[in-house]
Order: sequence, then C-alpha cells, then structure tokens
Amino acid sequence: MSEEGLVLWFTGRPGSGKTSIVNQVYHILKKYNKAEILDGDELRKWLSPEAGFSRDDRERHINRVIGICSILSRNGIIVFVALVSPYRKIREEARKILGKNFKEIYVKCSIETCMKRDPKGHYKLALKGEIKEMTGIQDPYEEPIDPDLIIDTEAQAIEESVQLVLDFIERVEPK
Ligand SMILES: Nc1ncnc2c1ncn2[C@@H]1O[C@H](COP(=O)(O)OS(=O)(=O)O)[C@@H](OP(=O)(O)O)[C@H]1O
Ligand SMILES: Nc1ncnc2c1ncn2[C@@H]1O[C@H](COP(=O)(O)OP(=O)(O)O)[C@@H](O)[C@H]1O
Repeated sequence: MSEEGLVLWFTGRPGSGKTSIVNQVYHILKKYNKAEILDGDELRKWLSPEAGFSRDDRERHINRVIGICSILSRNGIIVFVALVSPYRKIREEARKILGKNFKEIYVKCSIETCMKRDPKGHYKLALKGEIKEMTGIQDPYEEPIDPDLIIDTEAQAIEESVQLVLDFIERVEPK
C-alpha cells in the first residue's frame, strides 16, 4: 500500500446492508492497512448533531464527510464511508473533489426488501408518520448510474458481498 489512500463510498437505502458489509470488510482489512470507518448514524452524532434529513441538511452533512475523507485519504488511509447519500449530485461532487481514489459502491436492495428487513424500525415509524423525510418513503433514493461496484444484497449472502468488496479493493488499491 502506498501513501495514497482510498475512499470506498458505500451508498444505498437504509437497510440495504452498508453497515454490515463495511464492518466485516474493515475487520479483515485493518490488520494489514490503515483504515477508518465513517458510518452514517455514529458520524451524525458528533459531526452534524443539528442535522435532520432535509435535502439541505443531508448535503451539508455529506459535504463535511467529503472533507474528512480528503484529509484521511491523503494520509494513506483506506476510508470506508457508509452513508445513504441519496442524491446523485452530491455523490458526483464527492468524486470530483476526491478524484481517482474515490470509488462509489452501490449497495443495491429494493425498497420492498429494505422495508421487510427494517433493522432499526425506521420504515415502520415513517409509515406511521412518526418520521418524516424517510428515504424511500417520502424522500427519493437516486440509484447510481455508473457505480464502480454493485453489491446486490438481495441476491447474495453477506459473506459473498464481503468477498466481492475485498476482491474489488485488491484490484483498485494504489500499489
Ligand atoms: N428520514 C430519514 N431518512 C433516511 N434515514 C433516516 C431517516 N431518519 C433516520 N434515518 C436513519 O439515519 C441513517 C441515515 O443517515 P445518513 O447520514 O447515512 O443519511 S444521509 O446520507 O445524510 O442521507 C439511516 O441509517 P442506515 O439504516 O444505517 O442507512 C437511517 O436508519
Ligand atoms: N448480503 C447482505 N449484505 C448485507 N446485509 C445483509 C445481506 N443479506 C441480509 N442482510 C441483512 O440486512 C440488514 C442490513 O442492515 P444494515 O447493515 O444496518 O444496513 P444499512 O447500514 O444499509 O442501513 C442486516 O440485518 C443484515 O444482516
């Protein structure tokens, strides 16, 4: 691994599998590389405690995450980002700012399956009207058009998804 880092940007609907995959890949990789996880929920608590889920709030929060990625990756760290990041425009912005070491990984899963999984119960609350601006219910999720990697968590077991990400990193990491 060179001093150049890598930003692996996992985007997908809530419940698609971003956190589960990132945690497992990180666990395997961190023995050999400097790596860090920037995961939606945990990150919001300290980086953007004031933020809700309006488009403006999401964009402001994601812009801050892009800034952190820039600092970490230029210090040779592999950064795992797990954010819903539902808008194409802001993901394209991330690619522009972070350059060739930005890799967009689409964690693909239909809204129906995400709603069935509902690991945090947010979809249920959104359907009852207790959460507003929920991605996939009242708010859009704009699928990536040409991502660097697609992980289909409806078609794959988690072990398979994890292996695909590890294989991808092996192919793209700066040597
Ligand atoms: N309104 C609404 N819309 C989307 N998501 C919501 C909402 N309210 C709470 N949550 C939970 O917060 C997590 C998403 O935070 P992110 O910072 O990743 O979202 S974003 O990138 O700013 O769009 C996301 O966690 P993950 O399930 O890990 O994706 C949700 O469970
Ligand atoms: N192939 C897969 N990859 C990732 N998660 C999966 C897969 N198949 C089923 N799941 C399940 O889907 C849920 C995804 O939740 P989570 O990882 O918190 O998603 P997200 O971070 O995208 O909200 C977990 O309960 C996980 O066990």
